Amino acid sequence: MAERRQERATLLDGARVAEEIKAEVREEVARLEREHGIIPCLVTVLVGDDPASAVYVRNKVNTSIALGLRSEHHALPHETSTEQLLALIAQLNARADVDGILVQLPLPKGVDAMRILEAIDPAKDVDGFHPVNVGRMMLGQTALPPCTPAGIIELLDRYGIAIGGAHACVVGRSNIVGRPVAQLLLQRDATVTICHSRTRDLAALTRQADILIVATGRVALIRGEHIKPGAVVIDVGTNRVTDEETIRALFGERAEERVNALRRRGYTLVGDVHPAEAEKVAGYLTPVPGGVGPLTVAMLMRNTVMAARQRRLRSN
Ligand SMILES: Nc1nc(=O)c2c([nH]1)NC[C@@H]1CN(c3ccc(C(=O)N[C@@H](CCC(=O)O)C(=O)O)cc3)C=[N+]21
Ligand SMILES: [Mg+2]
Repeated sequence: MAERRQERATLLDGARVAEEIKAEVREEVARLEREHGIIPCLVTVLVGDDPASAVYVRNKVNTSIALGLRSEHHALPHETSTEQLLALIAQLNARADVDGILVQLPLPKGVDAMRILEAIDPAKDVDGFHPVNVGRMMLGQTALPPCTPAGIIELLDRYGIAIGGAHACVVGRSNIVGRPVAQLLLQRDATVTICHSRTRDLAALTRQADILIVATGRVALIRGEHIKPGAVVIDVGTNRVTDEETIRALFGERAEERVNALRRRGYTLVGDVHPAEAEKVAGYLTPVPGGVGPLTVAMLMRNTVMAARQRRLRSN
């Protein structure tokens, strides 16, 4: 008898997995305080007033507090100089009570972002962006992996999706998602293809993928024709869409809820994968919102606790 494919992809509930991870982190935080008198502290730094960045940072602050971490937030004006930021980071590096330092990206054009990231003590680099931590990750010795890539691996593991031997195709080569997630997948014995804006015949490569990870920031780059039937599709895009036309094209018969959200908030969040088309072809699919985004925050919390334990107790 011919194999019957399911009608629609199973949604991978990143928000639910993030709640599980956060519950584990909350317990670990309580244990650290009870047994060692340690309360891990995450410092967030936001430069300028980009509204999306403000939402993300507020989410990180609120989550820290909800899990029993200490949170300290620095909001700096758009005009802040590289030197002023370096001075703040030097202070935070020197403070024994600070476990994690997160400088929200993107930084304003006038700031030398690479100099800032390199100034953060690698032991407090909870984003995993410092060259030392990137290098350690390449060697498979990572203590503080970048949050979004680590969250994606965690999601696959918790859904029992096998990585070893799978063909994973990563679309996008950013330092914060594409390159590092390709590396983590390789360490787990996937065969990895990395595609980008100069790739010829993208669909020919993505269609071979058992696991397709998309992190480009381009709305609906990945259509049904890019996806192998039954594949696992991880959509890392978080794009704000403000026009009703686009939303109707992306969500088809399910557009109404999104259109209402748009009218309420002025935008709705969509990924890099065409949701209505992908649902008909993929076996598993992460939604946007409620997929990879919440996992990023959960892994940041886990990294902060790990940084506290390693730096203060010199153990894992
Ligand atoms: N130093 C630094 N570290 C980062 O990790 C970092 C950064 N800079 N700059 C920006 C990107 C983006 N990012 C997200 C985090 C959470 C959601 C998230 O929680 N999204 C929710 C929805 C949020 C909403 O409604 O807007 C979701 O997808 O369900 C999204 C995106 C972290 N980043
Ligand atoms: Mg991210």
